This record gives sequence, structure tokens and C-alpha cells, in this order.
Amino acid sequence: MAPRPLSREEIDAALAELSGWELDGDRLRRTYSFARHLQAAAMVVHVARIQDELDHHADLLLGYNTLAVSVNTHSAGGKVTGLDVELARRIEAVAPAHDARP
Ligand SMILES: C[C@H](O)[C@H](O)[C@H]1CNC2=NC(N)=NC(=O)C2=N1
Repeated sequence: MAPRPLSREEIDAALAELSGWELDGDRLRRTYSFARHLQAAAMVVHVARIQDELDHHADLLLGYNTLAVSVNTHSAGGKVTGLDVELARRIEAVAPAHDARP
């Protein structure tokens, strides 16, 4: 069964616990900054592992000392679902280990 799109209230409640994340249209987004490019690249690999574990995949954009994460749920018509929130929480949990800056 396709996951259910969250209401705006549900998204706002989730974002209240996800510092640095925002709703941009129908996507959850956050950009992480790092002191060094390789730290950002290492976080890409870590996030990719989490994404395969959850079978839920964000768009990851590796920049110069930055990693931009943007996610919605394709099977829910490109809306934000609980799967996006779960992925965002899992990414947040590993960000400190990569010395990601606020
Ligand atoms: C078959 C597999 O479970 C699906 O294609 C998964 C893979 N990763 C996914 N990622 C995202 N962001 N949305 C999806 O609907 C989705 N579906």
C-alpha cells in the first residue's frame, strides 16, 4: 500500500523536531556544511547506506563542503510522507558523527 501524504500540521509537527529542515513545496530539505569536502562526501556514503536500509531515497547534492538533501515520496505522488520524516531523522542522527555544521 502506498504511504499516506502527511497533512501540513503533521509536517509542521515533525519539522519542529528536525532542526535545520524545511518544507520547500512538497519536499523536505536540509543543507549540511562541513569544514572539508571529504567529510561531505563521506556523509553521502553513510546516507546512501541508510537509504538502502530504509528502501527510501533522497536526492543528494554534493557541493563544495556542503551536502544538500531533498526528499519526498514518489509512490505518494511526490508528497511528503512519514517515510521522508523517518529518513530525515535517521540522517540527523548521523550528522554529528560527520562533524556537520548547523
Ligand atoms: C521498489 C522500491 O521500494 C521503491 O521504488 C522505493 C525506493 N525508494 C523510494 N524513494 C523515495 N523517495 N520514494 C519512493 O517512493 C521510493 N520507493
